[in-house]
Amino acid sequence: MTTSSHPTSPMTPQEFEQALRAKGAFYHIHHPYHIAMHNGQATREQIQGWVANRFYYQTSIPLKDAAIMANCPDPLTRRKWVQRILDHDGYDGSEGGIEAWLRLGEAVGLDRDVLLSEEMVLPGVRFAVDAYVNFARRAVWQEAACSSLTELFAPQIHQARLDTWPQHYKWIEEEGYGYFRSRLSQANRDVEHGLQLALEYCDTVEKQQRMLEILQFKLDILWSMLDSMTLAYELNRPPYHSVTQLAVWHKGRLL
Ligand SMILES: O=C(O)c1cc(C(=O)O)c2c(n1)C(=O)C(=O)c1cc(C(=O)O)[nH]c1-2
Repeated sequence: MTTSSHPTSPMTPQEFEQALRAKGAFYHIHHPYHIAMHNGQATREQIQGWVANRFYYQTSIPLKDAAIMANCPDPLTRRKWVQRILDHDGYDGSEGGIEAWLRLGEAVGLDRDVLLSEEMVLPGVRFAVDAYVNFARRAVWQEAACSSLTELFAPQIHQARLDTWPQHYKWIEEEGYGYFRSRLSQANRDVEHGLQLALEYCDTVEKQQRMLEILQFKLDILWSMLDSMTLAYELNRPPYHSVTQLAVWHKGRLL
């Protein structure tokens, strides 16, 4: 196995790419919450909870990408990377992913103000997403850039939603699916750039092992978000459930 505990020489780029791709075994597509959504077993409340909580990830992605750019001295990389921010924030002639996600919210019956207020964002989701943004602020820019490589596995997950949700959830309005559709090509383009950076940068055993750890950290973030949603919307154990029915947790971005 190429990722054995103490390798003495670096993997070839092909082997390293394979090791990165093998991490797909831990993608959140395999999380029970996600499997339930895929199989048509999620309730309206569980879908709404997922959409409202994932909105925090969506709005944090441009902050994360801006942090990477802020640490990157290479103009050519920044020129490419800035497209990720535009993908989400939009530009003249393109509404952007955040707006598309707000439409998804409306399509599942959530007013856009509910998403924008972040009132449904669970603390565990917030902490997980914030960990991603903070990592991007602190890390060497190549490491932060390559932490986006969970996107290797994202086109499959978006396609699976497009293939199955309309059949399972007839109550979701069709306009809601625009986000998933637009990410199919955007994620592939991101991955091409991210992978190229990873294969060039990780030219030692240490860097390769560290990058695999970083990818695992990112997988942990996505998985932990769904763990929080499982507690709140499946097991009916939102934070402070033993004390109050009220959502008393803090809602600010400032901590
Ligand atoms: O719906 C998903 O399961 C999913 C996962 C991920 C991911 O793997 O991080 C991203 C997205 N979607 C996505 O839409 C997106 O724009 C995105 C950007 C990034 C990133 O790390 O920069 N990940 C993801």
